[in-house]
Amino acid sequence: MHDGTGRIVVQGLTKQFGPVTAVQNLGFTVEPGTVTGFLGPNGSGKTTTLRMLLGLVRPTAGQATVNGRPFEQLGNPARVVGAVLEAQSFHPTRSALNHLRSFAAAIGVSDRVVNDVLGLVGLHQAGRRNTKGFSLGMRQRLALATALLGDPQILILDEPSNGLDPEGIAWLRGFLRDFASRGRTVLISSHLLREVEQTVDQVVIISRGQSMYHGSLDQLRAQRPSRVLVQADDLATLVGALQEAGHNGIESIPDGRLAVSGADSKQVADLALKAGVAVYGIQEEHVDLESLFLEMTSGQYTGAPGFGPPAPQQPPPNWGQPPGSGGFPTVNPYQQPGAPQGPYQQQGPYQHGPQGPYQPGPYQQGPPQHSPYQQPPGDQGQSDGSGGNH
Ligand SMILES: Nc1ncnc2c1ncn2[C@@H]1O[C@H](COP(=O)(O)OP(=O)(O)OP(=O)(O)O)[C@@H](O)[C@H]1O
Repeated sequence: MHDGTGRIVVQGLTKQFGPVTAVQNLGFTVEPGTVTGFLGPNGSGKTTTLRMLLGLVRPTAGQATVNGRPFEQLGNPARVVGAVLEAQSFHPTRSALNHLRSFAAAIGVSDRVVNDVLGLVGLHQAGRRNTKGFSLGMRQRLALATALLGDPQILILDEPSNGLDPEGIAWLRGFLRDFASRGRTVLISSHLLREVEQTVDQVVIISRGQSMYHGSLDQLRAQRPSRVLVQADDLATLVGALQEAGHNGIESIPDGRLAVSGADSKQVADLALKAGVAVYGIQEEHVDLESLFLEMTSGQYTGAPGFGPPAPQQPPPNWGQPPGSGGFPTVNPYQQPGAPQGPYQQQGPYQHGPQGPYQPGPYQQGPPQHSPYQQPPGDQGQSDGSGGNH
């Protein structure tokens, strides 16, 4: 049923292109009033998913709905969804204004709206120029203007920052935030978490067509608390003192130091002092989202395992490991600068449980502290990616 909410729901979505599983059992919801980042490395299935959402590719299994209906059942799709997929091509001898006017006529929108959207995307002065001479960034803006013609409730943009300069990226960020703040829905894809980090409310991270994470960036950060790395002369005594003080997230790391989660360096140093343990070095590590993203999506091309260090036996809590993927990550973000590179998966004597409380993770270490963003529906990705959704 057409529920008019602006909600996007993806359930069990799967697409097989012959032997290639582009998308596998994908599920997520995009709520109105939010900007959602759809993230994954090249070839992870982002565009295929967006094409299924827009009725351009028929799913092998599962479904994607907009306002509670498959896209092709929406009464006036241009009024519901504005979409830009991939790099846009425009009739080279047509001006931006004429391009927009032809799309506006197709969906019953007046020329006044054409001028409005041109102004909205900052192309007013270039309106009479032929698109032949447009830069990639100007093409992105014109594609966005095309998508906005129907005053849609939902924007779906595939890699919208491509070709934009820093000022353009900042402008886009503000535009999308404002769009969402009016209770509308934004879904943007990117292969760079950093690019969308300041724009999105939540992210859906995929790798090899499968969901790795769905939630807010804060929740993602919270899965990996900071930790302290400490080098001391009597580790056993220090472990005892830490445990007595309620610090149970302790493990030894390959270089002989202890890693203590959920504590800061002062707490650890004070406890060591009290226990009479000499501390030779202490360092705080903080979660780095980009590394975390890389860790979750690594192996897209490497066919892990068998490349890089051995994968852990089980994924970190709340992460969906791809069935039969053989695991991830192939990145070991714990490696210390200057330390020999290798399969540092062995655990020391202070681990908790078979894996210890830490899987190799995306921490950035602080300095050591001594002593302390369519075209008409077709199928199978045969379209050339030109034009807007009208
Ligand atoms: N029409 C098609 N026929 C065969 N394979 C396809 C087709 N479209 C996509 N694929 C394959 O499906 C997988 C996912 O591709 P997709 O374009 O969805 O990834 P993506 O995450 O959008 O990548 P990128 O960031 O590089 O645009 C890839 O292996 C790709 O080669």
